[in-house]
Amino acid sequence: MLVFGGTGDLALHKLLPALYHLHRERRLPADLRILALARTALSREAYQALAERHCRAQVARADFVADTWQSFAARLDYFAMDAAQSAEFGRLAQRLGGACGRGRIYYLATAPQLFAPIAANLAIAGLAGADTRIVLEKPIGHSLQSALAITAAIGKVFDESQVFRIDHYLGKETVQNLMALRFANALFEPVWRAGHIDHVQISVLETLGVENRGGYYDQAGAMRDMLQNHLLQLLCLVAMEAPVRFDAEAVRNEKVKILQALKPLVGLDVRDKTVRGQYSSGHIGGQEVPAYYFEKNVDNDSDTETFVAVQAEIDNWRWAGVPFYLRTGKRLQRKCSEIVIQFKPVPHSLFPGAPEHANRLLIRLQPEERISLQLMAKTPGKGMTLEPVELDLNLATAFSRQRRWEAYERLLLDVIEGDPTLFMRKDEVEAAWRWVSPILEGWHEYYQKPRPYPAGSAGPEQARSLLELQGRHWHG
Ligand SMILES: NC(=O)C1=CN([C@@H]2O[C@H](COP(=O)(O)OP(=O)(O)OC[C@H]3O[C@@H](n4cnc5c(N)ncnc54)[C@H](OP(=O)(O)O)[C@@H]3O)[C@@H](O)[C@H]2O)C=CC1
Ligand SMILES: O=C1O[C@H](COP(=O)(O)O)[C@@H](O)[C@H](O)[C@H]1O
Repeated sequence: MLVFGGTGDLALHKLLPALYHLHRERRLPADLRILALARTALSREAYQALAERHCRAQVARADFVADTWQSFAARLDYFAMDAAQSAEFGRLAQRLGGACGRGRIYYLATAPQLFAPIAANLAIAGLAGADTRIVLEKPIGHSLQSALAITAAIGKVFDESQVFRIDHYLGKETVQNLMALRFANALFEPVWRAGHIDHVQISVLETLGVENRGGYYDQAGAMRDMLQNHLLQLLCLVAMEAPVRFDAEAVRNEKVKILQALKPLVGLDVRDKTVRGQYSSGHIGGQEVPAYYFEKNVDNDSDTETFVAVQAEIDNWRWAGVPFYLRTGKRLQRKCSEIVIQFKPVPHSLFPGAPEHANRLLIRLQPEERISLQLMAKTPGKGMTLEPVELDLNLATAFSRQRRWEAYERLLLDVIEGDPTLFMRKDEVEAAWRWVSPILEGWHEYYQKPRPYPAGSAGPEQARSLLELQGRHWHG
């Protein structure tokens, strides 16, 4: 496995710890070697030391065992090269010693601008054989045009079956559990539609800022970094029809239909149905947090959004008229990713004076993994006093004997085993960009500046009004 961007944040914080866990549990092929690549000049030993420092910090203390690390480090090597330079790939081919490359994986943990040149240069150097695989990190491109250009450039070198476009949200246990909940239980299907569902909320709220990724983030913003990929993938899993089989083609066929059915947001919709925000200074957990534009490598004048909320609709029979409210942001008051399915109230109330609480299904992805259904129940004693209660399934408790896998562990193993079910197909990426692009253009056209919100708050006021004007509230 060649990891381009081997010294980057993603490789050191997520990929190597995930590979270490898989190694520790003897799930990696015995002959798997990992070659990290980046421009920085480092010896093999220096890279191993860098990797060790990061893995120690990321992996639970009990899981980090010196001997296990040594045997993992024996798989690790480093090669310094500039992946933007064609000539360097000749050196790389030499370094690989003409090995046939069967089962070789190219993991592109770099900025998307490098995807096309790396693919082309691998081909020129004779390193892109039919038995190789290429993994692309999100976001794929910066716009619809650049995404299409990347797809075309990758397609010239690799067949679609060799391409694994990663979205780590699809590797999260609870996200996969959403499919189990919907398609392995007969209970929900009859009510999973416009007739019974009032609206859906998908929230991915972070307390984290941009850390040392300011240079990348300031060019991307919350829409490209999170909503175009992670949140739209979650929306697909909530809204898609049952696939005919649980395999890559069937699942992805259904997801892409949802993305293609998203009602375009154009003209005044962009003003009325989207909210951009940017955090100003504030406090999180008692710590003072500076405004976004003071972050390292962020423009002092930046109008990049660190928060976005959107009201989406799906133009099909199942979902006609049901709003899907999506929101994500950085430096908010709490970390929480969840999906809320808000059902409609009962058509006629038998119990006068009872509070109007319609059923609500909550699927919490993090920090804890749980699924809970809010039902109305009678309180003990005389009379009929009703209160909402939770039917709660805590997945960590239900499966307490099994270690919870990190998303990247599952996805890396799928790449190694060649299973693309949890990866995005090119038409999904294209359809997601086709829906997002007019919003980005609308913001630009109408000079829709981000609304300030204090770090540590719930986001800009306007996100609250987006729902309140329709008589609804964000959960939590
Ligand atoms: N960080 C995260 O949590 C996540 C990141 N991603 C995506 O993964 C990708 C990488 O992100 P991240 O790790 O944060 O980015 P970083 O900026 O931390 O890392 C970029 C890496 O690319 C290397 N690099 C840059 N230019 C070249 C070049 N010309 N030739 C060879 N190597 C080069 C850098 O090393 P050097 O400077 O030494 O060359 C470094 O190793 C991005 O597309 C990002 O969107 C996706 C999900 C989560
Ligand atoms: O892809 C990304 O995801 C992380 C959030 O991931 P999570 O698994 O911690 O929820 C986000 O912080 C980052 O900006 C983005 O690039």
